[in-house]
Amino acid sequence: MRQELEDFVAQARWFGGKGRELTVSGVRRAGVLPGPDEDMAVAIELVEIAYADGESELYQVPLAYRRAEEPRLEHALVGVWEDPDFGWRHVYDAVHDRDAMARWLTAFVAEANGTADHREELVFHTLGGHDLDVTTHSTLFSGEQSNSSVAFGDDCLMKVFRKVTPGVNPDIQVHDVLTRAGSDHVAGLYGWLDTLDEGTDSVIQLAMLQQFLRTASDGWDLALNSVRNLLSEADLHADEVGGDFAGESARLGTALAETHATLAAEFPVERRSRADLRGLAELMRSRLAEAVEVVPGLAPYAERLGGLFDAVAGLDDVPVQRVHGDLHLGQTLRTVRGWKLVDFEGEPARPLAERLLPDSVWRDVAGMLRSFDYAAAVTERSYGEGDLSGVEQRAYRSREWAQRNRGAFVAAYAEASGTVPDPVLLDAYEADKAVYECVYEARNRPGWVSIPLTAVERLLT
Ligand SMILES: Nc1ncnc2c1ncn2[C@@H]1O[C@H](COP(=O)(O)OP(=O)(O)O)[C@@H](O)[C@H]1O
Ligand SMILES: O=P(O)(O)O[C@H]1O[C@H](CO)[C@@H](O[C@H]2O[C@H](CO)[C@@H](O)[C@H](O)[C@H]2O)[C@H](O)[C@H]1O
Repeated sequence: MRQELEDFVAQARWFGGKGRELTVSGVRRAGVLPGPDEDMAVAIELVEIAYADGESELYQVPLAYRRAEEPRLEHALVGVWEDPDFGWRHVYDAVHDRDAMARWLTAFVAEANGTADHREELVFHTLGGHDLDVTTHSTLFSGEQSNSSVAFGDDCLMKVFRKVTPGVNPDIQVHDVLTRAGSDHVAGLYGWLDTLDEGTDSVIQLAMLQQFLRTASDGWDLALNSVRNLLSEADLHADEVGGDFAGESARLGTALAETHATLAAEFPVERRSRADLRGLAELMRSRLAEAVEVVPGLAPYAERLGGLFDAVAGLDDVPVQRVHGDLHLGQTLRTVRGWKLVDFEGEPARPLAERLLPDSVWRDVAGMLRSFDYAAAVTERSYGEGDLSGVEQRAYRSREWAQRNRGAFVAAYAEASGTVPDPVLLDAYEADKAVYECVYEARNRPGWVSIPLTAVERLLT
């Protein structure tokens, strides 16, 4: 079983430890979902991954233990083994299995109706205010995700968290607070699933159920379309083409400012002293030092980047509050009712304790600025190295697109929040994000490392 789980986890898109030498050092069953066990049992396994450097991480792996082989799930087969509770079973990745996913939904509905079979190990919570549709079928989202999301018809979306840590999950916590506060900029929270950590008795939050924004368009896709549109009109400027995105960028800036205002009203706001800011500069420096180990191409910039971070230590009294923490265009959805922000988990590679801490709003603004840069760069490179015709024009126009949209976004944010961006802080957060992205790309999309590396170079000139 361990070998099968090791092979399965190592190749999964959501696995954050790609490229590291690993072993499965433990498997604990968080619980079995309510439902008959005879032909199929659905168990939530917590798989401990130990790395060669001594670090370890815990991943959630829900498995459907089926008595009979299921040919339509061949692509999701994890293995065939004898389980101490269920006997010999064909074991499938449960998120692909509609019958298995129906058990989650049924358990949420039972909780909402007050008819739940309260098994101690798995604790379902619901918020009320929405009648879940139990007749729907599940569809697994494809795409580059750190977790697994499953839609139930048009009604709701369940996110199964993959890397789990004992303690509060920031995504559930922030959605809970913003939903109760009536925010217009998030999908409403419907419920969540908890279990208790064996060793510490602390909660482990396993899944989140929320409103499915069925008609929404992904901000990243919309931005790519806009750049593509511009690049196909070689003679026109960004403000002259039909697909101009600046109005949307401005509306995104306003949506972020309004979300920050609600977060500031609902969570504590603190001020960072000079000593704290020295700590922040040191943290950014240490992230840089670690990143240089993974991406040697950062080394020539390390000294000057360090200078950008040190400038933060010279600032006075910076307000900090709860923020998104990993904001980019892929975390924004355009609906008929305006922009929504998703995924308040923070950067997946950061320790949980750090992701729960208050931070400057400029971290989120910087994340979006990086993303406008990415959209321009990704579209430009999609023409391929062989296509040299118009290469200079495309480079010029895509920069123009990035600058126009970055400008529109920041201006609208500043106006809606009544603040003036601090260039020292904004540059440092942008550089810190680009450094993080270098590591993220090296581990997940090595062909893209040059995108944040180029941005680092540009930030320093
Ligand atoms: N409530 C929702 N309704 C519709 N689509 C959503 C919703 N929340 C997220 N998504 C889509 O699912 C994708 C992944 O969600 P996200 O929360 O970013 O997951 P992950 O933590 O795995 O990165 C997003 O890019 C977005 O397009
Ligand atoms: O959405 P996640 O929480 O999984 O965020 C991680 O993956 C993102 C990629 O999907 C990554 O974002 C980087 O690539 C985006 C384009 O794909 C780009 O728009 C972002 O600006 C860039 O940072 C994110 O950093 C990572 O944490």
